[in-house]
Amino acid sequence: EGYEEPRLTCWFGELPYTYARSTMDANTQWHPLLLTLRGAVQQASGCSFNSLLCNLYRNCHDSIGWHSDDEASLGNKPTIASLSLGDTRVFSLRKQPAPEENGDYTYVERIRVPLSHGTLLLMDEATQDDWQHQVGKEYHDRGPRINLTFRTIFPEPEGHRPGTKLRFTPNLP
Ligand SMILES: O=C(O)CCC(=O)C(=O)O
Ligand SMILES: [Fe+2]
Repeated sequence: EGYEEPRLTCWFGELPYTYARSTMDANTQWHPLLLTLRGAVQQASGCSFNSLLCNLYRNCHDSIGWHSDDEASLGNKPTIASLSLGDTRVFSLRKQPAPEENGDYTYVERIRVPLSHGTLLLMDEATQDDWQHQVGKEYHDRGPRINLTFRTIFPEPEGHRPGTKLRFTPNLP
């Protein structure tokens, strides 16, 4: 069940990770440089991480759409540390609308953060409950950017469908 993501990804961790429509197989072959970077990120954040999702945005056309990292395997209120390398891209956040907005994001609060080379962004507490984020396509040339998102993955309970979202969003009419 493959589908094209508009960016390249790879995964390191003892457990597989299922998100959106793809499953990343477990991969314990951490490159030594990535272990060094994990150490530095753990030092800087005071948190520990057992997994890493890497994204390569090749140029201005590569992107990641609006989402929250709220799969059950990340646990409640996950801390995710995101290290940016290479060209600057804009990281956008938009607040989840109140239920009476029926999924309409027109009037929600928005934040745009340019993530330049060497920037460490931490998402924690209720960030994934209250906000969505994306790195949108850009309309001027961008060089390659690598984003390393360090996470902690927990084993999913028996009989749990991989990739299950914690947030329950009813399909409103
Ligand atoms: O590239 C980024 O800064 C964000 C990546 C992201 O949101 C993710 O991998 O879940
Ligand atoms: Fe994300």
